[in-house]
Formats: sequence, C-alpha cells, structure tokens
Amino acid sequence: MSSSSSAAETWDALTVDPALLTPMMQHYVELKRQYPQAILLYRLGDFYEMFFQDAYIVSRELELVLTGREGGAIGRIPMCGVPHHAFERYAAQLVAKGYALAVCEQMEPADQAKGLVRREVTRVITPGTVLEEELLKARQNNYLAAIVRLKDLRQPDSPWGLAYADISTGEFWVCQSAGAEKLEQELARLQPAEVLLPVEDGLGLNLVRPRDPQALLDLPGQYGYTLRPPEPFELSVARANLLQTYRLGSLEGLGCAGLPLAIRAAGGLLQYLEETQKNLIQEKGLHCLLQPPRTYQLTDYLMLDPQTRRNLELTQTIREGAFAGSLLWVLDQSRTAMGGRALRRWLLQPLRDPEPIQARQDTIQELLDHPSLRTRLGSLLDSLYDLERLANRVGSGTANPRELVALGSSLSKLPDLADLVADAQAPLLQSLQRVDPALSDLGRLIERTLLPSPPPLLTEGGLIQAGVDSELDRLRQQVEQDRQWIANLEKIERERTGIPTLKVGFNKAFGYYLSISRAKAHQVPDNYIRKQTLTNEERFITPELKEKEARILTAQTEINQREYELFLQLRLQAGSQAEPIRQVAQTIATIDALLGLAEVAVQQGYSRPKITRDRRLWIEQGRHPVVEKSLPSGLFVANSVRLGSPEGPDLMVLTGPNMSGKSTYLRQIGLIQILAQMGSFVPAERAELGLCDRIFTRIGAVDDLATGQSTFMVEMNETANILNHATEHSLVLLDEIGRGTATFDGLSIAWAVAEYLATQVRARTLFATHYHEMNQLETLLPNVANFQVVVKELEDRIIFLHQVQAGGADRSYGIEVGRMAGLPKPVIKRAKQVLELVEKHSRIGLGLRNQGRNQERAQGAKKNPPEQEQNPSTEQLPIFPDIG
Ligand SMILES: Nc1ncnc2c1ncn2[C@@H]1O[C@H](COP(=O)(O)OP(=O)(O)OP(=O)(O)O)[C@@H](O)[C@H]1O
Repeated sequence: MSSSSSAAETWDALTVDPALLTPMMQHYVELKRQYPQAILLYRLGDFYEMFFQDAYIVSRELELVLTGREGGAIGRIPMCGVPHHAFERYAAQLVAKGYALAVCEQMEPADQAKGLVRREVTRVITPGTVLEEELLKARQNNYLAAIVRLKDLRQPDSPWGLAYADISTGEFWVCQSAGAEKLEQELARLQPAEVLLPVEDGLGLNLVRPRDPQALLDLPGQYGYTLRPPEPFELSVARANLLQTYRLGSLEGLGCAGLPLAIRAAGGLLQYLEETQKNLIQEKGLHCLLQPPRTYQLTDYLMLDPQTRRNLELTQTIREGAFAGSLLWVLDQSRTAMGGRALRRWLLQPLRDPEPIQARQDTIQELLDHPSLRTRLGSLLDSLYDLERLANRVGSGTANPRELVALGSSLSKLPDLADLVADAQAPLLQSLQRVDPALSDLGRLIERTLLPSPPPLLTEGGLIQAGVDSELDRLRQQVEQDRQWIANLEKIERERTGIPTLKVGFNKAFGYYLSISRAKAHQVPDNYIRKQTLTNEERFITPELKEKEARILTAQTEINQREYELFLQLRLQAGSQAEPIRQVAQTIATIDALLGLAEVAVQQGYSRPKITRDRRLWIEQGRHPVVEKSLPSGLFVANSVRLGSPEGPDLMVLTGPNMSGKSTYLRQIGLIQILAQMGSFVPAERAELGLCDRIFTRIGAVDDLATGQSTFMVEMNETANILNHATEHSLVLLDEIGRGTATFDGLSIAWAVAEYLATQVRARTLFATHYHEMNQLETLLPNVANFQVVVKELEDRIIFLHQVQAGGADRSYGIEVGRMAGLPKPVIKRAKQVLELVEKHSRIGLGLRNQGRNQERAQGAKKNPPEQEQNPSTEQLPIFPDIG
C-alpha cells in the first residue's frame, strides 16, 4: 500500500477534524457520525461513493478499486464507489456479509442546486430489515431476532427470551425458555440475518458481524448482532410498546402475558423497527408491517439440534453445502415462493401434536385421491405471485406499480381458487372456500385501474387505464389532439412551403422544430424563427408549434402527477387490507406446500404413516428419500425396522461391512420420522410411528476446526449432549461411536454408551458399529437386538446387498474394502496376518471367546430388567468375567 494510503488508513470519519475538509466532505462526516454503525453510501452523480474507513471495507469486501479524492486541507482521502444502477447487486453482497447500509440520496438535480447539492439519508438497510425483493431469497424467510438473557448463558439453565420477525412477510413470534443449548437450537433453525441484543454500553461498538473475533462469548458466533441500548427491552417499556402498537388492553390474548423475557425481547424488536423503518411506518404504525406476536413453546415441536439438521442433510448437503441432495430438494415441489418458505419452516420445525399432523395428512390424502384437483390447483397456484411478501410491500407503502399489478391479478383469482375446492372435505382445503369479498373486490379494482405492464417508476405515467378518472382522460385526449396536430404539421407545411424535404423533429434541448436543408432555407415563410444552424440543415420553430409543445408538456406533467396520485390512493387502499391479504397468503402457502407433498407422494410412492401416542417405531420397507431418488429406479433396497413397542427392542446394534449401507439406514429412519411429524407421507410401504420429542444424531466425523476441537472431542461432546438430554420419547441415531480413539478405549466407550441408553434412558436407538463385540449386549439386555447389513461373499470379492437382517455380523470386511479401494497386495496380505494375531491375543477377543461360558449368567441378567432399573450398580454388565 502506498504511503499516502497508509496515512489515510489512520483517518477516521468519526474523529477527523471537519475544519480540514471541503464543505461536501464535512456534510459526509456529519452524516457518518449519525450512522456510525452503517456503511454510508453517498450519492455523487451516477455513483454511490464511500470514503474513509468505509472505502477500505467496501473495496476489500467487494474487491473494488480503492481510489482517492481531494478532501480539502487534509489532502486526498480514500474513496471507493459503485455505479448507482448496480446498487442492488452490491448492496445485496454487503448485507449478506452482515453490514448495515445507510443510503444517502441526492434530493435535487445537481444543476438546480444553489451551492451544495442537498443530500439526505433516505433509508437504512440492515440484514434483518431488508424489504427489497432483490436482496431477499424468495424461498427463505429473512429473520430479525431479539434476545434478552438474565445472565451469562454459559451458566446452567440460564433463562432467556426470544422474539423473531420477518418484516417481508409479517410473521412475528416469541418464546421463553432456559439453557444455552436450546437457544442455540432455535437460532440454528431460524438462521437470523440479524440478532438484537440489549447491552449496557450499547452505543459504543454496536454491530458485531458474523464470526467477528469480538463476538459475544455466551452466544453463537455465526450470526450478526446489533447491540442496542437497554431501555426499550425493559419490561414496562416493552409491554407498553406492544400494547400500543397492537392497540391492546392486555397481553393475555397473545399468550405471552406471563413470559417477561419474551415480552422484553418483542418490545426491543419493535422499537428497533420503529427506529430503522421510520419512512415506512410513519403514517400507519408498525402493525401494518408485523402481525401481533404469536407465542410458542419449544416443547410444541420436535426438537432438532444443529448437528441433527446437518447430519440428516435437511436443507443442504454436508459435503458441499448444496441444496441439491438435501431432503428439501426432494420435497419442495411447491409452486409459489410462499409455499416454499412454509415447507422449509415445517421441515425445520416438525410438530408434536397429532391433530395438526393429521390435518395435513388428510389434505394430502384428498389431493392424492383427486388427480384432476391436483392438476387444476397446481396450474392456478402457478399463476399466483408471492402474496405474503406483496402484502407487506403494500402495507409498508413500498410496492411499485408492477407489484401492485401482481397483487391485483393474484387477488382476483381467489374466487377461482374457492370454486376449485368447493367440494373439498379436508378442513385445510375448505379454508380456501371462503373468499373475503373485500379482497376479490380489491383485486378487480386494481385490474381495472392499472395498466397491465406499467413501468417500474411511479412518476413517468403509463400507470392508469383509460376510463378510470375523467380529468386524466381529458388531459390525455388534449395531448393526443396536440400530438396529432404536430404529426399533421409536416404534411401541411410541405404543401405550404413547397419544400418536399421539410421534416418535423424533436430533441431534448429545443423540443419540436421544423428542419429544412440549407439549400432551401431561403424559401421559409415569415413566421418561421431560426433556432439552430447545422452543416446541412437549418432548424426553425413557429409560435404556434411552441404553443402546442408547451401545452403538451404542461399536460404531460399534469398527467404524470395525476397518475401518481391515483396510484398512491390505490396503494393506500390495498395497504389497508395488508392483514387479510397476509392471512389468505398463509392459507395458500399451506395448501401449496401440501400439494407439493402430495405430488412427491405420488411420484415416489410414499404412504400415509399412522401416528400413535406410544413409542413405536415401525417402518415396513422404508427407503431413504434422497438416496432413492439419486439411484436409478428400483435399485434402492428397502428395509424395515421395529423398535420401541412393548414387545420389540429399544436399541438396535447394527453391524455390517463398510459401504454396506449402515449410515443410509440410520438416516432414512430419522428422515422418515421427521417427514411423518411434519405431516408428510413417507417413503415406506407402511409405517406406524409414535411422536418423538427429539431426534439426536451422531453420524460421521466432522472436525470442528473453528472451535479448535479434535474430531474425537467433538464426537464425545455430541455424545455427552445426547446422553444428558435424550428421553424415552427420543430417537437416537449413533454411527460408529468411539472410533476416533484407540480401539479398546473406543469399544469401552461404545459399550458403556449403548448400555446407558438401553437401561437408563430407554430411548429408541440405532447403534451402528464396527465393534462386533457389541453384539454381546443382546444376550445381556432384554431390550437390545442385533441386526446386520448383509453382503454376499464371493471368492474374490464381496457384493453389497444393502439388506438389513436380524443377527450380528461377525466380520468387518474392512480389509476387503481396502483391497477394493486399491491398497497394494503386500499391505493387504500383511493386514490379514496382523488381524489374525490381534484377534488371537487381544483381551477383547479372549473375553468374547469366553463369553459362551457366561451365556447362562447373562441370560439370568436378562430375565430381571426391573431390578436393573432400580439399582444402577447392578447395571454394569459382565463383559470379561473370567479375566477381570
Ligand atoms: N438400501 C440401499 N439400497 C441401495 N443402495 C444403498 C443402500 N444403502 C446404501 N446404499 C449405497 O451404498 C453406499 C454406502 O452406504 P453407507 O454410507 O450407508 O454405508 P456404511 O455402511 O455406512 O459405510 P461406512 O461404514 O463405510 O460408513 C451409499 O452411498 C449408497 O449409494
């Protein structure tokens, strides 16, 4: 970096002495000090410029050239700019990286300014308050969250309150709970774009970007935090804010009256929006942008921790982080973006109450039974726009003409939608039968008022249909006549002057003119006034021509103004219906998501699972939804499972060679349970499933380099988490616990973990392992059963059958798999010798060879399970009785 720029690096717009700056830079610095937390984009002609530290940040983040500009006595100051027409693209990148932006516009044309051009910050965009369509992901919510915690969350069971909202759709939720782990789970589910946090010194550093080294120690570092002053988060202030915003007398109806931390978080969130969205809400208040908060409890839903979401590849694959290959990729056949968002929410937050699950199932069933309804519903949904986000665009008064047209065309289709489901039986479908007449009227009004393809700008006319407004029609007619007069002028003047090459032209500088070649210029009549002389032509005007032109211009300005006013009236009228639009949008989103699930069920042959209130996990001929779809049709081998019923085992020890399909089997069971609890049909011939409270997974080895933990440490952390939190209603999927350390340590841990899960927790567990010694557990505990994925052994190779059968495998075939992978022959030969020796001499091998003799004792232990439950000291099972 040059010496001048390194000097510049020390300049700080927040501390620089304004006396050293030009008047314009003084103004910049003044604004920057009002928005210290944001990057200030300062409009200069066709560019948004950034100066001082912002110039460095933006040039680094967007890989743009860092330049400089004379700043006054101070000399050159660093500068970086983006062209105004590319604003949205650059803004999207900065917001995605967690920056807040303050956008300063020119409020008057530079050539009309007396002195300094008037400039103002017209909006502040923060990652959680984005409304612009271009900056939002269509099929994902964009959440702003607020957290209130009483003390450091690293202290056990520390209570917290959470509020979150998506201001592009109007959703607003609150909850209150305790314990850092649960809060982390909620944040991982929501992936908030921005988290608000009250802090005592909230005005110092007030933006902590994702992965900022200064991150708050008791909160996950992958989110961006905006530190806020504490007052709006105080209970009395927050409560008053909620009551006032939603014009309520009490919070009882919202269900959060007794949840002070949730109320505080909600109040802080509302106040932040009031502050940052001033422009949007000034006339109407925040209730037009956000629905009243809905209260939920974590126990209303199947809890999925971040590892489980990742391991089961619910929304993205583990390896590439890609959407293709995830469960959502298979499931999402929704036609609208709002349906896509609903489905994603359901997948990340499956239900635990059988009733709403059955309501979704009933809808899917009815759609399955009526193929023509599916087809017609599908094509109607295809023609609908994102009503949920459009509701908020009109509610906030930011919708452009095209968006209003989209709203109108969607609303006027509501009666057609109602007709389609007129005979429907499922209550969710029936909820589309009642169309609020105010909405279909509004749809028709918009369609009657606006032209079908208006320009994106509001001020250039071309918005309003003929016949809507008599004054507008009169002005248009007058302009039309005057234009016609000008169009005829050419013919008339050619005849009058006898100059056949005479033309009527128009340019921005002079307006209309009559053009005549220089050779004929002497023939012009007296009333022609010469305006401009070019090489080959002379340009003239006449008083009459100018008069018509002036009339056209004035009328055009009036037309534009009138159209603009009519548009604003219409938008305001639409805005007053934001809440009913939002509600119908949510119903349509639900139906769209369910129609997509019905299509998947048809295409992939899914069946309706029976939801039970017990602990059964019965799946007949289940398949992995993603692996099945990735393989040629018919190649996936279906497998069954029966766990958790009174007569069935709780814990399955699953053995089998590498590559045989153990992980796939484990995952498919987790995925089927999630599908069932989100209300979907499942890839199985039949399934009967009790509702789970949580699904835990410990699958695969992922180094958590970011936290400096080794693979084994991560594995142990995750295992500890499972043992400490699983209940008898949980489903636990464990793949190769203990393989990250020495064999004997690993086996010992695996054994103890399985034993604890089977006897203490009694969670339904699938325990895949290469330690065949674990098969002994079956002989010792009544609720453990051995299964294996079988292979066919040929003389020179093994064939993977991917079939799960009762009984434990006695071999790993690890060496065979190594040979298939191309390990050199001498290595394979030597490995076989070593294996033989190890098996002969290891304590484990010895113990297991002796186990036959201990079978009887073991059977005795098996017959007395209640005693084991009551007295933990008897649960230590005799593994090596003859040796120890
Ligand atoms: N039921 C099945 N039907 C058809 N193919 C399958 C089936 N299960 C697994 N496979 C295929 O076998 C591959 C290996 O499966 P998986 O990763 O589940 O094996 P694994 O036993 O867990 O292996 P390892 O012990 O090495 O981790 C999968 O990528 C898939 O292509």
